[in-house]
Parts: sequence; C-alpha cells; structure tokens
Amino acid sequence: MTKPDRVVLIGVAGDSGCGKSTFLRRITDLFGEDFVTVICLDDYHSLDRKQRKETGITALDPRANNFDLMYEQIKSLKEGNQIMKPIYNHETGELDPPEPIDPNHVVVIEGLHPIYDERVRGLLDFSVYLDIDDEVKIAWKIQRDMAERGHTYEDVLAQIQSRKPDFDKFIDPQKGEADVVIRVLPTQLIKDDTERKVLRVQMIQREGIEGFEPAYLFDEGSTIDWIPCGRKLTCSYPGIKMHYGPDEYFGHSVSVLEVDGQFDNLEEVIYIEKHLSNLSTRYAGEATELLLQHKEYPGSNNGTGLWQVLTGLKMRATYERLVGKKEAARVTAGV
Ligand SMILES: Nc1ncnc2c1ncn2[C@@H]1O[C@H](COP(=O)(O)OP(=O)(O)OP(=O)(O)O)[C@@H](O)[C@H]1O
Ligand SMILES: O=C(CO)[C@H](O)[C@H](O)COP(=O)(O)O
Repeated sequence: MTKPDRVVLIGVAGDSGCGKSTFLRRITDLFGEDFVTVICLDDYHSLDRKQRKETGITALDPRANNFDLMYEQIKSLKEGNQIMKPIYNHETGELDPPEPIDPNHVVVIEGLHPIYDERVRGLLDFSVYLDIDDEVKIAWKIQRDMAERGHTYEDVLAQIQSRKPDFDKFIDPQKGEADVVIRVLPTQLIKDDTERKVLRVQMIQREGIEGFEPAYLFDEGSTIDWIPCGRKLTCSYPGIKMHYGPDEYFGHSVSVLEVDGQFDNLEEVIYIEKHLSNLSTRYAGEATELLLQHKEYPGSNNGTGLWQVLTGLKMRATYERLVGKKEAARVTAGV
C-alpha cells in the first residue's frame, strides 16, 4: 500500500440493518480495496453489552460511546499516524485487545454516530446518512435477521421498537448535518403496498458545500416530474416515476433527486443517466456500468443502487479535489 499524503475522511451514518454494508462494498469497489480502510464505530462503545444491560443505556446513547477517544484517534489517523483502535466484539459483547490501524488514502468511518460529535464531524471531508423509513427497515431487518441470524419476527419487531426512542433522539438528527442523505420510502405507485419490494428513493443533496456539485435532472434548479417509461426504458407494473427539484431540509437548501419504482433491465439505466448532469463520472455511461458490475447487490434494480453509485462518484470527486486529479490517478494506478 502506498503511503497517503492526505487522508480523505468519509462518514457513513445509519442504524443497524440500513444497508451500510452494501453501500460500503460499492465504495470499496469504486476506489479499490487496498485504497480504503473502513472503521466501524461500534469499536468505540465504552459500555459493553453487560454494562448496557445493567444500566439500561442503549448502544445508541452517546453515554455508551467514547467520543473523546474516537475524536483523538480519527484526528491522529487523519494526520497520518498509526492508531491502536479498540475492537468491540459482537459475538461476546465485550471489548477485545486493540488493533493497529494505518492511515490510508480514504478512511470511512461508519456506524451509528459518525456525524454526531461536533469534533469528529469537523474532521469529515464528506458525509452520508442512510435514512430508511421504519416500514422498509422492518422488512429488511426481518428478511435478514430471520434468514441469517435465527431471530423470530416478534424478536426483530421488539428490537426495532425498543431502539426507537434513542434512535429518534441521537441517530436520526445526524441527517440534518449530512452532505447527502439517501432516503428510502415505501412506493407511491402501489396503493397500500405491504411487500416493501418496490421503493421510492431520494438522494437529498446539500447545496452550498465547497467542491460538492449536486447532480441534477434535465435543468439545474427547476422542478421536474418525469415518467421515463416508453421506447427506451422498459417498465413493467407499477412503472417508474422520477422527480427532481429544490427543497428546504433542516433549515438549509437542498436539491432532491427521486426515483420511485424498479428497473426491469439495468442496461437501460443508461437512458436515465443521459438525462442526469453533474454526475462526476469520468466518461458517459460510467454510472450505469458501475451499477451493472454488481447486479447482485440488494437494491441494484431501484433507486437505492443508483443513488448509492452517484454518491460514491461524489465521494471520488471530493477525493480528487482534495488530493489533486493527477495524484489520484497516480495512486489508483498503483505507481
Ligand atoms: N437497497 C436494498 N434493497 C433491498 N434490501 C436491502 C437493501 N440494502 C440492504 N438490504 C437488506 O437489508 C439487510 C441489511 O443490510 P446491511 O447488512 O447492508 O445493513 P448494515 O447497515 O450493514 O447492517 P449492520 O450494521 O446490522 O451489519 C440486508 O441483508 C439486505 O437484505
Ligand atoms: O446498533 C448496533 C450497531 O451495530 C449494535 O446494536 C451495537 O453495536 C451493539 O451491538 P451488540 O447488540 O452486538 O451488543
């Protein structure tokens, strides 16, 4: 691994089971695995599982997390130093002996609180919040935890409900500080949909951030509703609807891209890509190509995949801006 001149720090925030792992895979695919180090902020839990049970403090509560250590270590890593990061072991619920982490070109801090602490937030070069509507979150978590972790439907529901008050207090407000929020909602194309397979997904992009140019549909700043289905985009029931427009979000200006529905044929997403601008792609069709590279990732056939790819491209643009395009090309080529 080449030693970085500049560590670019990215925060990815969201509740457990909100699709962070899938999004992180897209980011490492884009930058190259050796080039990115991912730190899970669960490692900064200061109360272990037993202590949390005894005190009734959840992992979402800042009191169960060591933000002083998180700040000191992330700052030091960003300054180019090796750190001895704690490890929270999810199997035992205890802290394991710390491990050395070296600086890398891109460091992603992901988990419940990357944007929570003002000092840590101040270190971030780009931040994303994954905002999953409760109904969709339940559907995803039930599917995973029942299939892979042996939980019952009631267990999963009870766990989500017991976390909700602290989630609303400590995790959710971070979205007001994020550069991009990927918001996943139930579809509006099917009346009373209970399956939660068809999704309405928004990419909420903060305006006025230095070096971050929001992507747009057709005409920057206009409000657009578009049904792209027809000769160039195959849409089976219930179809696809796109929307773009300016909005206010937590007291600041944003522009919102939205897609409701799912793609029948991923190759045809190129048609949508052609009508989007400011994508930070290196060549026409790159976003569609990135989506096609991993058709098997969950959400590739809907707005979650598309907006995750675009957000990844915005991260790459931030990286290139901070280190310089030439240096970025040199490093990714491994010379
Ligand atoms: N875009 C998506 N569309 C449909 N399902 C999804 C999507 N993203 C994630 N899921 C589902 O949600 C589950 C949780 O996703 P993932 O493991 O990526 O979340 P996570 O935030 O990393 O969770 P944790 O922090 O608990 O490990 C996955 O098993 C998958 O079934
Ligand atoms: O929200 C979480 C982030 O992943 C976990 O619930 C938290 O880290 C506690 O983990 P565990 O339940 O394994 O003790």
